Amino acid sequence: MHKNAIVSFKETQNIQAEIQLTGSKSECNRALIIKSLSKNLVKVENLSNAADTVTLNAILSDLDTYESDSNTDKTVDVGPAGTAMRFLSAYLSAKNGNFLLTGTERMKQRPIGILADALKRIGANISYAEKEGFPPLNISGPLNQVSSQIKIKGDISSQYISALLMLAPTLPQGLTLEIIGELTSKPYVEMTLAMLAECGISHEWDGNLITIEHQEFKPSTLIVEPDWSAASYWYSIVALAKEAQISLPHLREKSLQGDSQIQQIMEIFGLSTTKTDNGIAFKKDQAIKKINKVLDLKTCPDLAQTIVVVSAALGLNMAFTGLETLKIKETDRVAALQNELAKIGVKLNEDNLVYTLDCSELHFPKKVSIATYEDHRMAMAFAPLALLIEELEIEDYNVVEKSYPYFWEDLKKVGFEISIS
Ligand SMILES: O=C(O)C1=C[C@@H](OP(=O)(O)O)[C@@H](O)[C@H](O)C1
Ligand SMILES: C=C(OP(=O)(O)O)C(=O)O
Repeated sequence: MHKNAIVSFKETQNIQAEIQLTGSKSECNRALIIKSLSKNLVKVENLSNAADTVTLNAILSDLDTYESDSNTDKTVDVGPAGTAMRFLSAYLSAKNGNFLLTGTERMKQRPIGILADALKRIGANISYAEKEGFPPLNISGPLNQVSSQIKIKGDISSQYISALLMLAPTLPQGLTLEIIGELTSKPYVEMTLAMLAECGISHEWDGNLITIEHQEFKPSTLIVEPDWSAASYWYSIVALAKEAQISLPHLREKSLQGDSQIQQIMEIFGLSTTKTDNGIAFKKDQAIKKINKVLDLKTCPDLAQTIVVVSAALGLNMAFTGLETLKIKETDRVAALQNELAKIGVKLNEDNLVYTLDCSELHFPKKVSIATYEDHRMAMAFAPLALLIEELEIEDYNVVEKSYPYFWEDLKKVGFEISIS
């Protein structure tokens, strides 16, 4: 049975705190794969306690011991971790052994055909254990490279491209990817290339062609920055609170994480971010800026729920694009947002891929229960509504562990009361 959290906040309190966020799971999961591919020449510092990172770390350590006994089939279960599923599909293709790569029931509905096909064209031996185009995958490695130039669709998930790019320098012929269609979540591909560069791996990116030659990793240390996606929930608290100032140590204004653009996006809601001695701080010190333009979230899909919920709670009828990929994440996030926003009278309407909020019937009932659909970001995006709703219930509160296990503990630090039922 899942447990729920009842979240409340005493209006009289001001919010002022320094919160130490855990490391970015995106950076960590790349760092772990790169470390392993480099045969431990690359070290990692500030590893995240996100469940997706803990899982990948455990899998990679376990695979180290498997190497000596490669005659047995090995089941590798990533649970709900999308990056682990996609990165390991490429990683295991090059590894000696027979693997069954699987995950949660939801993972089995998240497409992987584009990546599996690309890997097969490079020379990997992959088949679908259940449904064509979806996990689980049977992978028999190591691959024998037959091609170094492949086309790959860019508009479904950037994780397929990152997975291939990390493997590329280890392939005898290197790899050139020709990206077909618009590249979604582009900052995540840039993060992959930047982290590879820190480890001595060069690339060329010319138009829609990315090339990485066969190269050796150099001894280096990847220092993981705290998670900007997690920071977004603190921005949302400041946006909805009467008075609040939050500082987040070790976050960098210029980050490898595309979600650092929450700094600029939150200016719409009157927040300003400043650099501090050891990180950043933000507060609400300006009026809300009425913007008439549509906000495109294609480069920061993980911020979508945060921004949509804050806009709704402030009664701003904003319009958004770039939400297409939300349907294949931990849940169909568009449907989940529509269901849960309805509980405060807000509609999220779609017309030709433009999503518009209709807040004309916005109201805050005394008690609201939010379903989370096995999606950490549903829980964390809606939790700040406790500033406006007397008794806010967040169902299956533990779901936050995927990326931010101490979320509830951190909320308590600034005066939220959390009781578990
Ligand atoms: O590469 C990554 O670390 C990620 C890329 C994004 O996925 P898509 O590329 O599928 O949009 C993002 O939503 C996910 O949380 C993490
Ligand atoms: C989409 C996400 O993760 P993943 O795709 O790695 O499961 C996320 O953390 O919001």
